[in-house]
Amino acid sequence: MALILTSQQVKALDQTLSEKGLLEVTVENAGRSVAEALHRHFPDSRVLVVAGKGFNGADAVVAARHLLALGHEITVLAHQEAHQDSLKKLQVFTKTFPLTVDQVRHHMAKNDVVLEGLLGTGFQPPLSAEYAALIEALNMSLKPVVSIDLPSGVRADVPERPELAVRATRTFALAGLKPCHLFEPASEWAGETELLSIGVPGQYTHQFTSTHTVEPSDVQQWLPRRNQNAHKGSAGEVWVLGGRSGMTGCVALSTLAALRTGSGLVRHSSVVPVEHAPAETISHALQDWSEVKDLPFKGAVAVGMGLGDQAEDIAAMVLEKHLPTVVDADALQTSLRGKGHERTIFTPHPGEAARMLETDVAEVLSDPLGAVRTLQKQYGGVVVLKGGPTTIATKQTTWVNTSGNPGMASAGMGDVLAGIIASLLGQGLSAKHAALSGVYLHGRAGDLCFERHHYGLQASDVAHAVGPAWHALLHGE
Ligand SMILES: NC(=O)C1=CN([C@@H]2O[C@H](COP(=O)(O)OP(=O)(O)OC[C@H]3O[C@@H](n4cnc5c(N)ncnc54)[C@H](OP(=O)(O)O)[C@@H]3O)[C@@H](O)[C@H]2O)[C@H](O)CC1
Ligand SMILES: [K+]
Repeated sequence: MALILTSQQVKALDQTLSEKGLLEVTVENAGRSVAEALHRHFPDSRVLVVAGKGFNGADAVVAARHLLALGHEITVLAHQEAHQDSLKKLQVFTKTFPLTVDQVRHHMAKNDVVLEGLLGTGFQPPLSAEYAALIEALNMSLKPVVSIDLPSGVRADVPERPELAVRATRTFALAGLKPCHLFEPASEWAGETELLSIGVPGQYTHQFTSTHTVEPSDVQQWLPRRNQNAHKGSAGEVWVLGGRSGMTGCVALSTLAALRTGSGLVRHSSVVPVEHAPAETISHALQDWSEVKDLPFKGAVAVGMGLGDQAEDIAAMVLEKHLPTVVDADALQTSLRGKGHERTIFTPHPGEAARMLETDVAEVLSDPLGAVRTLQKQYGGVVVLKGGPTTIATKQTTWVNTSGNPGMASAGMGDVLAGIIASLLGQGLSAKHAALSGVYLHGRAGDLCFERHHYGLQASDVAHAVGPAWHALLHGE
């Protein structure tokens, strides 16, 4: 499981490691892990190592010593205030040069790859003129640039576009991923990100963060399993409430997705005829939305998709019944604050999240992890904040999902997700497991479709690909 750490949490972790006498060995581990990873990607390369004055620079200096041991030719440019103990250990084996723009330019041409440890989680903007000039020089490199922990100039916790930062080919994140590795646009500066273990004992890291990635191996454990004698009555039910004139496709997509995720029975209700709903679904037509309160619900409910103005009232009515419920789209309104219970899942996209938080979309996107946590606190239940990537919050924990792709930015994709999650709820999963497994499967199905349809993939393609994605997950494909 990949942990996600903020710069404050790294600072607190460093403090603990220092108190336990483990900081020095952790920096040694970090440097060795970086050297071994670089060696894997660029065997036999000549490496220019650039070391700043903080611990990010210390990692670079330690990495240089291990690169030497692995047989690499190296050139080290170290800041005059670089970590002295590490530097002394290195200077036993090789000469180092002062860190200046001229030296960077001169040595860059003679090496095959640049390893930069100028700034990591300790960076506080604005950049000094000295570091800005060094970063500009590094960005002129025609050779691959590898960043230690994060590209220098990027703020670890802030997904926003950095003013000036190293454009890395590859980034070795240390101990945990940082928000800047996961969220655009900052993540674009990191190139390919790889998380390296630096041997920090789990009890210390877990003490500081309860945010991590959704792991396929966990999803595999959570997904429902069937006996040989399963029948439609034992495979879970879903009831979709949504649609209005001209907006019935949402219901068709949600019901399709629920069927494709394995629900034994899928029903839908609306005040208008739902065209194109799969033949396998059952329609309970309504004269008026107030009839919802008398519907004989079984299994899980998904409410809100294409429903229009009355969605929040209908959702409130359903929430009072304490059924496993997905609240989506038009139902995601401020009147539902505090109404989520342990079997509720709210599924806003950033626009809906902004409405629920009474803020703007830019604010949500500037801190998706903070936004999903605040939504959970205000609304209760489980919150799925859709995006690239989607974040999920329960009362205790926050997750980031890494399956999925930009081809999924198209109409109806949210309706499909709501149908998948509702189906898993109806098959007996808890809200937490249904939300996490549903989000993961949706993304994984999208990834299968992307191979075939690229940006032309449609929401219904994703619904049809849930089975193959599930199968691939179980069979390690
Ligand atoms: N627990 C872990 O995950 C470990 C991570 N490690 C590595 O340590 C860095 C964080 O190290 P830290 O020393 O806290 O910070 P940095 O190296 O990122 O940067 C601090 C130095 O940079 C200078 N600085 C800060 N902002 C600016 C700026 N705007 N312009 C110029 N210089 C700046 C700052 O100088 P000051 O003069 O401001 O003090 C610092 O000298 C983490 O990213 C990992 O790489 C460890 O290996 C151990 C465990
Ligand atoms: K760096």
